[in-house]
Amino acid sequence: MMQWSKRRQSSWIQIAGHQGNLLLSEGGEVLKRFSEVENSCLQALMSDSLRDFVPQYYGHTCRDGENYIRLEDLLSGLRRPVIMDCKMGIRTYQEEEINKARIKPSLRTDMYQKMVKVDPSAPSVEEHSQRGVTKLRYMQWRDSMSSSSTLGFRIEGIMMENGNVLKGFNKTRTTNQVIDALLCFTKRQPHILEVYHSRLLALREALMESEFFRTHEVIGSSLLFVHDSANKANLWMIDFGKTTLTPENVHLKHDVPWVEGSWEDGYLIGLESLTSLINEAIKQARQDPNSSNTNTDPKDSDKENGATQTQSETHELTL
Ligand SMILES: Nc1ncnc2c1ncn2[C@@H]1O[C@H](COP(=O)(O)OP(=O)(O)OP(=O)(O)O)[C@@H](O)[C@H]1O
Ligand SMILES: O=P(O)(O)O[C@@H]1[C@H](O)[C@H](O)[C@@H](OP(=O)(O)O)[C@H](OP(=O)(O)O)[C@H]1O
Repeated sequence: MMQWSKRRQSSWIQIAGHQGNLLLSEGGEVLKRFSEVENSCLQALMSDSLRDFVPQYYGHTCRDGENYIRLEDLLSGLRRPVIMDCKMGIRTYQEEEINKARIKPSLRTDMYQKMVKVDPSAPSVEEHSQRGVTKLRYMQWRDSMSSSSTLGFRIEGIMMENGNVLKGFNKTRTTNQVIDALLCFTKRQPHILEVYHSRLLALREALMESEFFRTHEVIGSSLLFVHDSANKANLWMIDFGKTTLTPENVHLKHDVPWVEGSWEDGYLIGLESLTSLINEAIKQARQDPNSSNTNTDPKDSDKENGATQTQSETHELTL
């Protein structure tokens, strides 16, 4: 038990999102930097039909002068977990970002640099000369370069069981690229893919019944897929930092394209795409379990997807 606990702590990792936003805590909990918006969502979700698809919420706490939300550690008890973070929705920015860009456009040099790194020809002549882009421009470009705009979700990062992290699926956009990534993530194991498939179907049912989903615009939220060497597999909804209550007169469908002012997030478009691509991956895995077309070596898959790979860092996260 001692050894297990030691190993698990060093294999805990945050594969996406703002680095340093999450800390591993004791007692099977993680702490996430406090946000009023996310805290309210989690509170509401604890009595919603989506509860089983959300990490357990234990309230909030203060450590070293910082406020944190206390959440169930979804990696707790897993042996060499394999993780994938998929950001859901056809857009990952809130409508208020549009107003900010119109009323008070401020240029982001960091975002310009991230853009140039992926595609030096992406910024316009003006943006090159300013060496900056607005956040709206960057987020829209990110959504259109990846599969967000077309498929309604994108892969943010994957950690393989050896701790290698694949990041930067910025250009993973076509269905074939996504299926390859899914086959790589699951090492073509049909039974793992099947568990994910049935969980996605169950999630859809829970969403249909959910009061929370009916009344919230869900932006930038992820599905965290996790399986381990003991063949446990599950997925959860995480990250509600940009999920907001809609006005009473707004009735979201979640499965239609967004137009400005509609609040639509396209969450169900993403869920539908993911479900059907996992179904396709199951077919391919069953037909050809040892295919050499799909790279199970993250280094090769890395090249194909344009993703970057980093060795998992061992964070000293226990507070
Ligand atoms: N409850 C949890 N248990 C285990 N790992 C988690 C949990 N919540 C988040 N993580 C890890 O942390 C990562 C980032 O989480 P999250 O998306 O909530 O952070 P964020 O900083 O709000 O992200 P963003 O920058 O996209 O808004 C996830 O990809 C996952 O690896
Ligand atoms: O994934 P990338 O390409 O690194 O881009 C980041 C990503 O879109 C985050 O969702 C966003 O934070 P929010 O969701 O909180 O807006 C962040 O904005 P930020 O730099 O303003 O935090 C972006 O930099």
